[in-house]
Amino acid sequence: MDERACRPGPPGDAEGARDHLGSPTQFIWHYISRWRAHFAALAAAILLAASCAVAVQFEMKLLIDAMAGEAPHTHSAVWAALTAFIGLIAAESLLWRVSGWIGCKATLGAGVEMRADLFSHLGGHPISYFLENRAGSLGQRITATAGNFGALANTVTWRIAPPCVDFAGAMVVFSMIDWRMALVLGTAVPAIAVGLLLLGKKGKPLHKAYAAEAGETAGELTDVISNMWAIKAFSARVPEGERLVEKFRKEAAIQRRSWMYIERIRLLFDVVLWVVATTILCWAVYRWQERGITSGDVVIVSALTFRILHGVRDLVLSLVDIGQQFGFIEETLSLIGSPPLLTDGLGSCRLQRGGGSIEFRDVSFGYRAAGEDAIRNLKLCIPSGQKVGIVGPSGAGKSTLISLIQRLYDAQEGEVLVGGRSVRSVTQDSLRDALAVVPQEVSLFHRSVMENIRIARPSATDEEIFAAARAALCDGFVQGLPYGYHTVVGERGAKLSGGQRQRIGLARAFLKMAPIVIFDEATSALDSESEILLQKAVVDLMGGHTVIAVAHRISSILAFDRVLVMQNGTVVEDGRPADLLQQAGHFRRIWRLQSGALGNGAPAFQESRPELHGL
Ligand SMILES: Nc1ncnc2c1ncn2[C@@H]1O[C@H](COP(=O)(O)OP(=O)(O)OP(=O)(O)O)[C@@H](O)[C@H]1O
Repeated sequence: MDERACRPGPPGDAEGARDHLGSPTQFIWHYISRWRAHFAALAAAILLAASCAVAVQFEMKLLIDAMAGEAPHTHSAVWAALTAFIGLIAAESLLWRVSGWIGCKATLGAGVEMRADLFSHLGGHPISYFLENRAGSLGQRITATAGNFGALANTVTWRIAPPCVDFAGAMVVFSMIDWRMALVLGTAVPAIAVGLLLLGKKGKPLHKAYAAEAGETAGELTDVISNMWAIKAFSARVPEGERLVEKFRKEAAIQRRSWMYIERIRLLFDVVLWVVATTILCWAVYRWQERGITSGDVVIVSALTFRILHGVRDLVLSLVDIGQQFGFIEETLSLIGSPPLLTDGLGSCRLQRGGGSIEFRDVSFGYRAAGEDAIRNLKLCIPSGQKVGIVGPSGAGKSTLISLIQRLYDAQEGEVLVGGRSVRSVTQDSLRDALAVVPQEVSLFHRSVMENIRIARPSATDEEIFAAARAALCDGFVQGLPYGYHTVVGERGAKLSGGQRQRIGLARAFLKMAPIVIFDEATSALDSESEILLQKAVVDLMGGHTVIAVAHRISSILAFDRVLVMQNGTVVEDGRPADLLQQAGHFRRIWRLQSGALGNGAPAFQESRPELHGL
């Protein structure tokens, strides 16, 4: 494989592209500034609407004063106040609706971008990351982050900004009526807000405990549902049900504590509200009796006092919510937004499709820093176009070797080369474009057979897909499905048998026709006849391609050019199948065990494969 074009890593991997994933503030600000015109218009509409709401109260006062004849030119004053009152109500409603439309557009639009960015970043994590983190939980987090952003934007715009405007407006109105009242309200409201915030903060451990328990219970429920097969097979419905009920009860007890704490704060607040409101109202009525203020003043003082005190409670509860939403986004960013461990280095090159040689230069690799190496000091050279079978006992390192070729992990020592280039020096996408891998457990989407095969080459025509399916012996069973190639295969391909899933995996490899094709026990679930037919198809259709097949059944690799026997992370036998059968080694022993020809050895191999007599 010849390489010409070198370029920096993809945008998702570049350090700059994940700057905004560093903290919740940067993250939120990033999307607000991308939608800055919308959020600025939203803020303006909300502030205007909230100002109109205060002005409506003021017009009410003017109207009452005019009707009570306490203003000059009563009739014209009444109509003027009424007109302004009605006009302001209409303007307020209109502005709230406008803010709703803008808010909807901005939060949903930002939510789409946010999920797309998080998914793109998630895709940059190595496979080990997905082994450690459950797919359901990662997906739920991405969706919930967009939901939390929307909730946060809504909280600020609809539950925090309006009470602040109300408070500022009320202070102006109160100052115009009686500065002493303004002073009392101006002191009482912030004091109540701070008191509520402190009490809210004190309850945080209770809410955290509930959130943790709720997450644990949800995880437990998902685990039980996904193991429904085992529950039915072992008649464990009753004990599992009881176990879950126990979990639900524990969660409810913890939730009760958190909920009751909030109820106690609410009760305390209601008492304070009652005391403050009663004081201000009595004071206002007393001042009216003294003819110090008008009837309209009494109305506006009562209306604004209640409005402000209710607003301050909403504001404080919203601040508690915001804390939780921030916390959630922070947790998601620390999980999903962490820098990927395997990245394309700056200056990495695109591996051009071409030949398919593979080389391991003194490679050692262990999954854990302090543990046994899964691959030990491996030296291996596979020329382009060679068909190589890999056998060996369980845990010998066969799948690890395949993972290193795909650069799913980086070797701690030595170098892996594909097409003559170190896998670290080429982009991961271009490397994997040069490989077609069929694993033992083929991962299928909850989509149609057609779409599942097409994933290998999205530009493929229907005819090319049918041809690949025929080569992989899929066509027969697919025609028997209710909607043929348009049948949806179920979650992870649950509606298909293990062998059928493997055939779809093989069809993908035939469709992709990459220079290097890797089968990792890809035919283990097939019957022997299909396995031999597929082996023939691989040899016939993939003539010039490098093929590596990890196999437990030796019969599936007898037609290959070369066999590697692995043990304890290294190659202990290497040669043509026929040659290895002549030696008294592992390969011959495994073959004899599998063929049942304990007394005959090699002859049994040749009899079962007449076309190989010339070997
Ligand atoms: N993700 C992982 N994390 C930690 N250790 C692992 C991981 N995958 C494999 N191993 C360990 O690495 C060693 C080699 O495993 P590998 O899967 O390569 O063997 P294998 O030859 O493919 O086995 P099998 O034939 O059973 O699939 C084993 O000891 C295994 O326990």
